[in-house]
Amino acid sequence: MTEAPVHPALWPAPYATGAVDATVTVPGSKSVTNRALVLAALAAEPGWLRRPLRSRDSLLMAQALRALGVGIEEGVGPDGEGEAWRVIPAGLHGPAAVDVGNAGTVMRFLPPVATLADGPVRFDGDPRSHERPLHGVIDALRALGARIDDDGRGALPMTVHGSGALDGGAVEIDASSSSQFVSALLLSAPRFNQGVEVRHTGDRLPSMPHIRMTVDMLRAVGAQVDEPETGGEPNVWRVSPSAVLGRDITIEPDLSNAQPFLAAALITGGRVTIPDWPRRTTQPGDALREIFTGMGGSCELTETGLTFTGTGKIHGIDVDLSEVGELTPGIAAVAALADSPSTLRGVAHLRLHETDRLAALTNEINGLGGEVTETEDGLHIRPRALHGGVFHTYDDHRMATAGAIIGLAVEGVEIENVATTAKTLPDFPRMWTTMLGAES
Ligand SMILES: O=C(O)C1=C[C@@H](OP(=O)(O)O)[C@@H](O)[C@H](O)C1
Ligand SMILES: C=C(OP(=O)(O)O)C(=O)O
Repeated sequence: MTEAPVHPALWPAPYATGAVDATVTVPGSKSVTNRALVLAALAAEPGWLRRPLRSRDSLLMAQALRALGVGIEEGVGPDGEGEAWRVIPAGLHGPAAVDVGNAGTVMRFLPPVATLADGPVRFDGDPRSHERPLHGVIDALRALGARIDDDGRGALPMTVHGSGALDGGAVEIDASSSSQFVSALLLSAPRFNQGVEVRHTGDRLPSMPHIRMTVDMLRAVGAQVDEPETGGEPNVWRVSPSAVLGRDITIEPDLSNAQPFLAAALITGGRVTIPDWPRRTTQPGDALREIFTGMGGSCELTETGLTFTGTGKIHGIDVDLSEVGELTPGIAAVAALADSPSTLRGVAHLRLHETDRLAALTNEINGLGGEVTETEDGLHIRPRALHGGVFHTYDDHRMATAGAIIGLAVEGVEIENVATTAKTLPDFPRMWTTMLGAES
C-alpha cells in the first residue's frame, strides 16, 4: 500500500477516565439515504426522505442527481418536524458531470441511472475512486446496451453516453469484489425496458445484508423482485420493468456509525443507548448486538432504542465478517484491547474499500505497539499493551473512528485527519466528546 498521507491536523483522541453513560442520537444511514435518493429520483411522482443523512457521501449523491435534472429541496418535513428532503423527479439530462468523491454508493449506483439520461454523463472522483473496482457495473451496462467510454481499466474516470433508455435483460457479473455491483443494477432496473436479470458468477458475494436492503427498498416502491432468499434461483436476481412509486420514507439511524459509541460502552464498562434502533432492519450494523455481546457486553432492545452495557472486560472473537465487512475496523480496534486473540475472516475485499483496510489496520495498530497480522482474508489480532502515537486514517472514516475507540483506553493517541469522518458522520468529534461528558 502507499505510504500514509500526512495531514497536519492531529486530533487528540479523548481518553476515558471512567465508565461512559450516555444516550447518543446517531444520524441517518448512508446506505439507506443513498438508495432512497436514487429510487426517489427514478420515481413517477415526488417523494419525501425524512431524517436523511447529511454527510459527504449523501450530499455528493444529491448533487449528482441535481446535475442530472432531479429537484431536491432540503427543508422540513410535511408535518413540520425534523429535516426532510423533497425529491422531485424529472427527465434525466446530459451533458452532466458527477463527482463521486470516494463514495462506493455514488460511483456504483449512478452509472445505471446515467444510461437513462439523454446525453453524456462524465464520472470522476477522488484519486482512490480510480482504484476501486467498477468493472462489474461497466461490463454489465455495456452488455445491457449502454455506451461507455473508459480508459480500458474498468474503472473511473469514464463517460456514460445516456440515450434516454436502456434495453436491460439478462447479464452475468462477478460481484465478489463488491455487493454494490448487484445493488447498482437492481436499483435502476424497473426503469430498463426489459428490467434486469443479474446472475452472480463469482465464488463469493460479500455484504448480503446490503443486497437485502436493495431488494426491500425496491419492493417498497412497488417493484417486483425475484431473488434467492424468497425462493428464487441461487445467485440470481430479477427485477421487472415497472413504474417506481414516490414514497414518504423515514431513514433509519446508521447502525454502523453507532459502532464506536457501543464500543465505548464495551471498553469502559459503561452504558450507551442509541435511540430509534430499528426492531427490523437490513442494516449490517444490527449484527453488533451479537458480535459485541460475544466480546463481553450485553444489550437490551426496548421502545426507546438499544442499550448496550459493558463490563470493562473484553474478549477476543473468531468471526466471519463477510456479511458485515464495514464493521471490521471498529471490531479490530476493540479486539486490540481484548484479553485474548481474535481472528477476523471473510473480508479480503476490504483491500479495495476507502483504503486497503487490512493493511491500514495492521500498520496503525502495530504502530501503537500491537501485534496484528494480515491473513489471506482478514486479520489475526494478538492484544498487546499499547502506547500513544499518531493513528493515520488514509482518508477512511472508519479508520478514524477505529483510532478513537483505541484512544479511549490508551493515553496519547492522536488521530490524523479526523475530519475524514465527514464521509458519513461529520459531527463525530463533537458527538464523541459529548458522550464522554467533555466540553462540546
Ligand atoms: O450497498 C451499500 O450501501 C454498501 C455495501 C458494502 O459494500 P461492499 O460490498 O463493496 O463491501 C458496504 O461495505 C458499504 O459500506 C455500503
Ligand atoms: C465501504 C464503505 O463505503 P462505500 O460506500 O464507499 O463502499 C464504508 O462505508 O465502510
